[in-house]
Amino acid sequence: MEPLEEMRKSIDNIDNAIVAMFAERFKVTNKVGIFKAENQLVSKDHEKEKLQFERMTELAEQYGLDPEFAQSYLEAVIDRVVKNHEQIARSYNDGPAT
Ligand SMILES: O=C(O)C(=O)C[C@]1(C(=O)O)C=C[C@@H](O)C=C1
Repeated sequence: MEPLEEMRKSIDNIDNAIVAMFAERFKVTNKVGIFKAENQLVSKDHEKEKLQFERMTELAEQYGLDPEFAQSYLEAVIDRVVKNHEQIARSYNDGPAT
């Protein structure tokens, strides 16, 4: 295989792993969303997020990744998670009475 093709194959494999891990993360956060809806907890937890951002900065430094990039990644993911939680909470509250 040509060097460029080989490197692109590696990139594709890494992207596959990233997407698979994203899907796993969202499976877990959706369970958290259901738990929060069932227990009338707010979607956003500022304290937890503060810890997440601190941890992400340390991890990024450890792996030689730009911490600003790592933070913006986490911000985008958490934004989406919170939207999903709000959606879950809405459908939970609007659900059929049992
Ligand atoms: O840990 C939680 O309570 C979550 O809902 C998960 C999560 C996250 O995706 O990391 C999302 C929203 C919260 O504000 C904090 C963290």
